[in-house]
Amino acid sequence: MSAEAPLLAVENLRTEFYTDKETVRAVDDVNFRIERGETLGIVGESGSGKSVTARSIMGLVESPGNVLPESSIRLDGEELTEKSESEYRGIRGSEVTMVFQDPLTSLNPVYTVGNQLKETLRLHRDLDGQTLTDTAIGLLEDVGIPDAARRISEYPHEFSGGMQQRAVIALALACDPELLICDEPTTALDVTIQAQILELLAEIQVERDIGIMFITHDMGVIAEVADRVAVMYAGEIVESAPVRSLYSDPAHPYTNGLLDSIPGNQPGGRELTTIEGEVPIPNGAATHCRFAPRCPKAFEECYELAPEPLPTTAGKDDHTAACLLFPEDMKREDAVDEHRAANTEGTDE
Ligand SMILES: Nc1ncnc2c1ncn2[C@@H]1O[C@H](COP(=O)(O)OP(=O)(O)OP(=O)(O)O)[C@@H](O)[C@H]1O
Ligand code: NI
Repeated sequence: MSAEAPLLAVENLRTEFYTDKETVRAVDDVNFRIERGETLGIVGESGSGKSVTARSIMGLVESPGNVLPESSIRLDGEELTEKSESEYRGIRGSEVTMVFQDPLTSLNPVYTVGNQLKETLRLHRDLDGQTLTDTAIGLLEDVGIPDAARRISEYPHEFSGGMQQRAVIALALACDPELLICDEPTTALDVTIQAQILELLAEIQVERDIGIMFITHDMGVIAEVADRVAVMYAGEIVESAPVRSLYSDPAHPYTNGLLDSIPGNQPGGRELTTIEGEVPIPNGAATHCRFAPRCPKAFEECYELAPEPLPTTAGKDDHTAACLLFPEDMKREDAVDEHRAANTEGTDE
């Protein structure tokens, strides 16, 4: 649609799950954008809402889950939340595709890799005959599978884990997507293979100018792939910044905790730390900072007021933190007042 529209704009995204005992606000008012050619890294511990965010964009939230009506997900300016299930099916696997941690969730064990690729190409590119086969081989070559002409007639189980994930990426590319969502695509792979896959994704992005949303719990991986980073905690984005600022000037105490838990990141032989405690299940409106009970810097107001994403220093709009300690160039009580004011302006009840 409009050339000005970002590739993906997610606004006020709220996704809830209804269980017998509670309503889980798995994604609770999340806002972000992804431009063409940009990789947004989404990082956070288990249970922070990363995968549910991805599933919400993909239209894959199933009962007892629900994307709340005030949520907006625009792809190329087009509102996705209003799409019917059949329209969504058309969008998935054409404009947006997803790569999961386990390649075997995307590969069918009873068909050869080549047949799966060809089927996808037939659907999306209207190719047939030798052109179809050649295009399929070309795609396998593009994702770095050696001896592609022979391997195309092999079954998924004949591929190693790394090669399977490459085949999944080839399948995703066969759809010619504008947005690729990767949910922990390298977590199951060993470090060398992981690095190769990350490099492959970077190459693909440059060649095709697609947007990538890359989900991981690993801060080290984020540093390799992301242009921007959104740090998620208990359903909320608690910090968002260009990757360089995030590492040079991490703001949120939660981000600092994640950085301290990267092996090898401890100056002076400090012990590898992990953040004590667990991510709480967000089962009510945010009336306070959800990280406060685990936060080494929490003070009284943190238990009384939900922080809003505000610039970490005045005017630095591309680096925000939802923490009452920021903007850091303000006196603490003034910063708290800023959050209180932002809070009443927002849609939060
Ligand atoms: N089908 C479901 N029913 C109920 N609750 C769910 C469902 N799916 C997800 N949740 C809840 O939503 C929250 C966010 O889960 P999500 O899978 O997005 O976390 P994540 O950040 O991707 O974690 P991980 O790193 O473990 O993949 C969790 O509290 C989870 O229990
Ligand atoms: Ni997940």
